[in-house]
Amino acid sequence: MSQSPGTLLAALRAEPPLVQCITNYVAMNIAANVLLAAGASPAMVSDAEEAGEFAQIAGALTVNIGTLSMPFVDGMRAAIGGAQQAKRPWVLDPVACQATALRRRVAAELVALRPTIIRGNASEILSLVGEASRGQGVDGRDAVAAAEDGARRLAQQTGGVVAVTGAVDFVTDGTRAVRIKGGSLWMPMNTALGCSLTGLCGAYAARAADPFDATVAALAHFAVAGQRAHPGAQGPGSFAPRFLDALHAVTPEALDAEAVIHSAEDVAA
Ligand SMILES: Nc1ncnc2c1ncn2[C@@H]1O[C@H](COP(=O)(O)OP(=O)(O)O)[C@@H](O)[C@H]1O
Ligand SMILES: Cc1ncsc1CCOP(=O)(O)O
Ligand SMILES: [Mg+2]
Repeated sequence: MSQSPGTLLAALRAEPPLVQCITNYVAMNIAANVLLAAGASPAMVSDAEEAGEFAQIAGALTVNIGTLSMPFVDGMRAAIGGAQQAKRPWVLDPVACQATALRRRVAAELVALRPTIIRGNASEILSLVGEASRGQGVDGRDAVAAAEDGARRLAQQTGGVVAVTGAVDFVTDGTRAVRIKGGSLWMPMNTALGCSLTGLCGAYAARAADPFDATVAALAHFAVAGQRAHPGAQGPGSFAPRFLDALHAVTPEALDAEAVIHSAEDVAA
């Protein structure tokens, strides 16, 4: 039986999960604040000497290639090994994986390690499945709908969950699929919100029986908080603090009441 976003938010807040985030320099502070506001306990731990050990005490691991360098890659390999040994969920954010040979190579290596969840924008997901991507650096330039079939194939290939985010988000495990509406136009103009959402997927995965439910809950939490923060904001700057406050203020009951989640099993967008 599936667990609703509100049920999972209540579980997360009752026992804040420790989430190990190997993320980029841009996202470190923003993602940590997002996780704290939502109700989780982030730790940015990436050095290869300790990352594997830390992954065994964390509830979940998230791996993000945003500011890629070889020391980061060594830390990712160690951490993923630790998470797999401890049977912890881990989440991949393939930031700008279409952009360079190094990113394509590292992203392919990480996908082959079968992440529990992959979360990216449409341009990144298209690149992961070998399709033409119009991504410009870290910014997605493709419609979510264009990446839905690829996301289904990718989920079947990894045995995990794939989330494609954008104006309307899409989540699939290769069999089930949903679309999630909400958010705000100011969200893509706030750097590292996608990276922060990847961290939140990890937080929910640490508390959920099913990574599909965890991913839907994390994306719904963002969608509801973004929608609530939008009306009082004049632009991306004033949106940011309102969004953090909204992540914190949303209750489990409100999350279930306000989340707009539709089945996408065989209906076009
Ligand atoms: N046009 C939009 N309208 C509403 N929400 C959006 C829009 N674009 C992105 N979002 C939201 O912003 C968050 C980050 O997604 P996205 O911008 O796709 O990630 P990334 O920053 O990795 O490219 C998600 O919660 C997504 O739903
Ligand atoms: C701007 C930038 N450059 C390298 S990583 C990064 C942050 C990307 O964050 P997001 O993918 O969440 O927009
Ligand atoms: Mg991103």
